[in-house]
Amino acid sequence: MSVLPPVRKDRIITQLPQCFRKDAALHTKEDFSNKVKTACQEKRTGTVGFKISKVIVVGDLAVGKTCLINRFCKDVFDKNYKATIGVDFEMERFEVLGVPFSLQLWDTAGQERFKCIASTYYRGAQVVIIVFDVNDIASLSHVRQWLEDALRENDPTAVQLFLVGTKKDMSVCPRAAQSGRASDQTQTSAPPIHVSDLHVTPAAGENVKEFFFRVASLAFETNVLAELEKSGPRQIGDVVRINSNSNNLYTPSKKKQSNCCQ
Ligand SMILES: Nc1nc2c(ncn2[C@@H]2O[C@H](COP(=O)(O)OP(=O)(O)OP(=O)(O)O)[C@@H](O)[C@H]2O)c(=O)[nH]1
Repeated sequence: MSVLPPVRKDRIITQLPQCFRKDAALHTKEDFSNKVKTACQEKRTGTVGFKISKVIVVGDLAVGKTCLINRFCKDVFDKNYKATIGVDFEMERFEVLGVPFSLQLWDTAGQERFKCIASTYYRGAQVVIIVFDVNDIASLSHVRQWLEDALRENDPTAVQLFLVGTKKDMSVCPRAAQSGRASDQTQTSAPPIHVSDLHVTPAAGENVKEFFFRVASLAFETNVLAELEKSGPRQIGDVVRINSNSNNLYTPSKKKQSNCCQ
């Protein structure tokens, strides 16, 4: 039996990290929903604590996908380019609002010749992160294609999308690098796309941790909400009363319903 590694102290999330720019992101949630916070406090998160959410990281070759993941998972940066062949993955364990939660981060190949191997691993993703290089307009214009490829293998209404611009340190036009507007063209009608959620610099580690914390938090929230939906419409504040004589379980809301029928 394999045992999961313990959650590291620097992977504990107690608040929802903010998006990069509100005017550049479709998903601008500022806090965990009360429903989720209460469920976590009352330990009603079902199987979420045992779940591993799959995250795929896609984008053109050499935009910095591997560096982004390695900066977060291993806190290293390699300035030499080594193409990813097919795929690679890392596991990251978090604790969100006191509940363990894991992400499996899939680093995929951007090179055309390895793309067909990589795309076989797209299926089952809860999160898709599309990466572009802020200094390379072509890598941004290819985002739509990456999006289509990733969504073809997944349920577009269920997937959470993030768009990340990398190599901010190399930007010759700081204003362009800071503006999320350039990436508006990646908007689609189906799922909520996080329009240029972040500009990161894996080389310096800038914004990298904040970005993955936001990814983990939003994926966690989605899982908890799904779990609550599965477990039924129990109202917060309902008191479960036990009639010790008859073994009957009933709640005040059920009682009210039966009164109405009388
Ligand atoms: N200056 C700078 N260089 C970066 C940054 N991030 C990545 N790089 C460089 O960009 C090159 C490509 O990075 P990778 O992470 O290997 O790119 P990739 O997207 O994984 O490439 P594929 O595996 O071919 O898809 C490497 O030489 C990195 O050192 C950054 O923030 N700043």
